[in-house]
Amino acid sequence: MTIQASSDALVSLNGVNKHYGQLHVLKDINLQVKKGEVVVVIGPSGSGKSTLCRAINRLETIDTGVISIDGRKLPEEGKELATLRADVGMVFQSFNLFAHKTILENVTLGPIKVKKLDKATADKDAMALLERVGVGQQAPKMPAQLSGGQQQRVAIARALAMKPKVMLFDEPTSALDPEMINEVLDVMVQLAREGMTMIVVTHEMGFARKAADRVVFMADGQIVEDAKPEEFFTNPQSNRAKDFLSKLLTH
Ligand SMILES: Nc1ncnc2c1ncn2[C@@H]1O[C@H](COP(=O)(O)OP(=O)(O)OP(=O)(O)O)[C@@H](O)[C@H]1O
Repeated sequence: MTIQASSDALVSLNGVNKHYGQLHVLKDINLQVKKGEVVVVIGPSGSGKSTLCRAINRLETIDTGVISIDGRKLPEEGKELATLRADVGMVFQSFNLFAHKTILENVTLGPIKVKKLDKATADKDAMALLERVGVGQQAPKMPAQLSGGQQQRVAIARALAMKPKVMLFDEPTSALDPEMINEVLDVMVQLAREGMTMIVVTHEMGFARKAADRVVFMADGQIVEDAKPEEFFTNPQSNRAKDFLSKLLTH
């Protein structure tokens, strides 16, 4: 059987399976994300959400199935992984900025090395992005001088500097102090409103309600529900989703 990417999907996963040893961590995942869509992925710990993000960004190999970004299948023969990854901007839970580089250098590194931009252009673009996420004044500083919320906004600017087609967020606020969560979520809501295609793993249901076009609920390596937020939150179909939501509300 030939698996074809759905034509209007920017991100397309078809029949994706992944094992870690005996553990079947992604079970026949089918997920299509259109250009400009914001998909929030939620689910219990260990359900495979991070693995899904890492597979889309080729940080993990898959056993079977096809993942394509804008019609380019992963893995793609003869293409450098770095240029493939440039299509997918990723923001992780931990800030993982380069500790010994300035904020500006953190953002310009990828465009200079991978996109071969000259330094003056890369600096100008990076400054515009840092301003956009509200940390322009921090450009000459080192990462350790910034708060967690500021560092995470730099991580978003760094990902955007590669002009990705889709942004993946893997629990971008879960390592932040509570008062810093909104400053990062606000940047993400803004990005969503500007039409960025986004896949966001998060426990922040306020963000899902505000910005998501779809909520994908994963449990035990499977996509159990895929619905509009208003439908999912008011009328979850499965007992697993009902349990998950009631636990979230009691925490
Ligand atoms: N590198 C690895 N080697 C072996 N098992 C792994 C590896 N990475 C993840 N796992 C296991 O795969 C399963 C899915 O993990 P994953 O991190 O994708 O889940 P998750 O839904 O993102 O969880 P969380 O919400 O806790 O981050 C878990 O049982 C985890 O222990």
